[in-house]
Amino acid sequence: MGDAMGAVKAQEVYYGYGKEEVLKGISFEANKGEILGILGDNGAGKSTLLSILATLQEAKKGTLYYYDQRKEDYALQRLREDIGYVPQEIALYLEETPYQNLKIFARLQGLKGKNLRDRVLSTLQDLDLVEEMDKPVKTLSGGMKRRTNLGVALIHRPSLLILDEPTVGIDFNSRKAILKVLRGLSKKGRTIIYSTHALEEVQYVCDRALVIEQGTIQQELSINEGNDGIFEGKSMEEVFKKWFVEEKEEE
Ligand SMILES: Nc1ncnc2c1ncn2[C@@H]1O[C@H](COP(=O)(O)OP(=O)(O)OP(=O)(O)O)[C@@H](O)[C@H]1O
Repeated sequence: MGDAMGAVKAQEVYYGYGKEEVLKGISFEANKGEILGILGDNGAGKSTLLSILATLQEAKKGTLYYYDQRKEDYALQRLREDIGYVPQEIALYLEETPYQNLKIFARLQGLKGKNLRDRVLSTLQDLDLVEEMDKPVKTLSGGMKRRTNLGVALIHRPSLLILDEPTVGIDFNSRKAILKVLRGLSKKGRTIIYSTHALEEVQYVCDRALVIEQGTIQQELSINEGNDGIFEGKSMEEVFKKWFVEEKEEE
């Protein structure tokens, strides 16, 4: 893929399950090297949007661009080779170890021999999983499973990462390891789109965030660089106050 600034662009994307409309005309752009957070309540449409961006579901209406080219102009397989997707659920071989899991997925991506072993080991190192790499996944903590899940999505070094709540319900160390990896990847020019409920995480990790409500983008938050995580000049407390306290007072 090219080096154009726009890594992903969605234009008026609609999606529905049966008669229920879940995405109602979503438009946004994620720039190359950016970490874009997707915030929203349960059922807002985050997972649906992410799986459409990862090409696993097809939008009912609307246009998607990847590096300024329409999705339809790519061979789907070629496009998927450059996308890493982490679903909300753990999608691993539970009887196998992190090392074996990563090896299986690396093989599927065509890696062999020393290249394969080096790639698997460096990915395990990045995710701080070396000590656990030979234990069956089913015996690992939730956070270690999530780190392994992320490793699977990173093994082919995709330039676009789409992560569905990668840090939900995990311990501090796992969260730190995952967020450190995401920051490192973005510095290397990889684009990351990830959903979360953790507002404080968005403040410190993301460059921008979209707030999705009932299938539409309700707000876009830019997080100013060098401002130690301030939303558009507002402090976290002010954002919370605006969202939760003032709304409640209006009721
Ligand atoms: N396979 C499906 N069939 C029917 N309805 C679905 C399906 N998947 C999701 N939905 C519905 O679509 C809406 C949006 O769901 P989605 O999973 O995209 O939301 P979400 O923002 O990711 O929520 P969460 O934070 O709970 O993961 C919900 O009302 C959900 O019930």
